[in-house]
Amino acid sequence: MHPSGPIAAFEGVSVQYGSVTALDDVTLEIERGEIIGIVGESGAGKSTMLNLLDAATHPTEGRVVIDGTDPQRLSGREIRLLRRRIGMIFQRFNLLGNRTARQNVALPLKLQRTQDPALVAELLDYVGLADRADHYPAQLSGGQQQRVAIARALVTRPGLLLADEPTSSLDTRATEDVLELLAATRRDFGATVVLVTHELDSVAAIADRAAVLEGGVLRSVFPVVRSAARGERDSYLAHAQRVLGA
Ligand SMILES: Nc1ncnc2c1ncn2[C@@H]1O[C@H](COP(=O)(O)OP(=O)(O)OP(=O)(O)O)[C@@H](O)[C@H]1O
Repeated sequence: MHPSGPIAAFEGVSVQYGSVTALDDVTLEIERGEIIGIVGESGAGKSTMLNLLDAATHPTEGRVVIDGTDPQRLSGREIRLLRRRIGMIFQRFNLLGNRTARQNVALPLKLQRTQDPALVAELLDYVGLADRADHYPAQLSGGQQQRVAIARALVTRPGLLLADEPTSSLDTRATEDVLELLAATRRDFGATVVLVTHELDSVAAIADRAAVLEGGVLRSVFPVVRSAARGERDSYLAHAQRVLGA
């Protein structure tokens, strides 16, 4: 990716689906190397923003610039090349059920007609699943599946990692693991992370900035303040007591 300037920018972006305005004149720069949380209630336009960042859709009005280029000006082949530098993880993990963890992680390379078994093994080790490499998704917990999905997203060494509700199907402990891993991903791989979620706690845990969407309008963007409790890893009991006020 290019070394300077924002990694992505929304410039007066609106997206219209028939009579529904999914995004309304959104302007936002995403800085290289930051973790930014995009938060908002259901229907606020979060997924629409991610799809634009993945060059999967284009705005009705305005412009999205990804790593210095407007995908709308690229050919299909150029868009495919751009998308190789963008990793994505999903709420439901989206692993192939008939492939092992190792084969799932290797898949993006296979699609590019290359292979790198050492890198695949290294990434499975990085996400703490070296001993589960030959397990199928159904043999893994949700948190483990999401970690496989993160390894798969990292195998092409993306500069931009897009996370769409990555912890919404996970329990507290698995959520903490996945969030820690996303923070480590920024540190160890230099990736910019865009975390879309309705869970404010997740953003508070790892993001540098939060962008708040309401009804397709970007209401505010502000730095996230770390809470004192952050960084401590509760026992499940301590967590339950804290949340339930026992
Ligand atoms: N392909 C589409 N066709 C028609 N309307 C759509 C389409 N995609 C999204 N919308 C509408 O655009 C608005 C924003 O949707 P979006 O999925 O971006 O919200 P969201 O914040 O991600 O919501 P959720 O948290 O429920 O996923 C919603 O009103 C939605 O119904």
